[in-house]
Parts: sequence; structure tokens; C-alpha cells
Amino acid sequence: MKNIIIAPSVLAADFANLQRDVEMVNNSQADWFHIDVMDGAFVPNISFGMPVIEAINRHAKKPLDVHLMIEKPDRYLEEFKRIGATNITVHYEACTHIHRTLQQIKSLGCVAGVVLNPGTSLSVLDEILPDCDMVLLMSVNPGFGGQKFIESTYDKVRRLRQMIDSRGLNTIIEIDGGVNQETGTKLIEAGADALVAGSFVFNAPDPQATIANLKNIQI
Ligand SMILES: O=C(CO)[C@H](O)[C@H](O)COP(=O)(O)O
Ligand SMILES: [Fe+2]
Repeated sequence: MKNIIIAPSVLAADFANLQRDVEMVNNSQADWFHIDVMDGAFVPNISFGMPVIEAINRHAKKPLDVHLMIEKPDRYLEEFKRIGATNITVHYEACTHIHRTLQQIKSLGCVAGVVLNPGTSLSVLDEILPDCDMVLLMSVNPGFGGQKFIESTYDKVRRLRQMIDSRGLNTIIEIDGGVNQETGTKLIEAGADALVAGSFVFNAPDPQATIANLKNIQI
């Protein structure tokens, strides 16, 4: 059975009860905490920054998967490492020198990932795929939780799986946005390795059971 990585997105947690929600994830079958950082410039929303992530990290017992929706992320990579980031993913669309940025993330000892917006072609990965530990495909336009899943993502996942396998790489394919039991199952069938889920988990009557159901998707 395939080991599916589940990363609940803290963006959908109750910020007034953040420690409670962090403990819920600690005690669940989730693998990572997904942390969305938005700067109000690269995306039309502002989420939270360093002090909040540092506070999450004081209680989190699982790796922090930090998704940077910020312009020129190079300016803050060291700081994100210092406050606990395990994985750092940067948007292709936000980086002028993506190769250098990936090397910087790796030199900090973090898992380095590139994120592609729904409107960005997989062809931009041609040169840099061997330098990516992970590729995160957005299945909504970044900036907000609770959006509708974009159906063309399935085919994009299949094509990325093919690119990775045909080059003998073991790059992780992560998907973010509108993931639920139905879309999650189809994404795993298409070749995804890791699923981010925000509102589907935190708005569920039983978030831990919802995480378990995603973790145990059978294909
Ligand atoms: O990066 C993101 C948005 O830009 C979030 O990770 C994503 O929105 C998760 O939320 P949901 O599962 O509710 O769609
Ligand atoms: Fe995200």
C-alpha cells in the first residue's frame, strides 16, 4: 500500500485555539503541518508570519511544510529555517533565480520544493526538476482556503508523474487546494504523493477521523 503524506493546512485552524488544533494534528495520522505564508503582494491576502510559526513549532511534533506565497522569498529563507521549517516551497512565479533559491534552501538543510500556480505550465520544470526534492501543484489559485478544486489538475499530476518517472527521479508530488476525500482519491490515482487539506479537515465534525480517511485512501 502506498504511503500517502497528509499535511493539514493550519490556515484553516481556529487561531484563537491554535495550541488545541496543533495538538489535534500531533495526535492524528497526519505527517506534516502545512504552513501558508502570504504577503499581500504575491497573493491578495495576508496570513501570518514568523512569531505565529515559531509558536506553532513550540508545540508541533511533526515536520513543518512551509509554503511561501511571498515575493523574493530568498530574503527570509534563513529565518524560516531558524523558526522550524523542515520543507520550504517557493513559487516559481515569485523567484527570479529559482535555481539559486533551491540551492539556498538545500544548503540550509531543508527539503526544497517548487510550487506552480494552476496557470503555470509544467514545462518550466524542464531544467530544474532534478534540483527539486518536491513539486507542489496548486489546484486552486493561491491566496485563500476553501476554494473549489480545479479539475484540470488531475491531468497535470499524471503528466508530472510521467516526467518524474521517465527521468528516474523520486521527487515528491504534493497537491494543495480544494482537497477532500473525492478529489484526494483521484489525485492519488493520478500519481500524487502528498495531499494538503485545510477546510476539509478543520471544518469536519471529527478532524482526526477525516485525516485518517485521507491517509488510508486505497487505490
Ligand atoms: O496554499 C493554500 C491557499 O493558497 C492552502 O494551503 C489551501 O488553500 C488549503 O486550503 P483548502 O484545503 O481549504 O483549499
Ligand atoms: Fe498552501
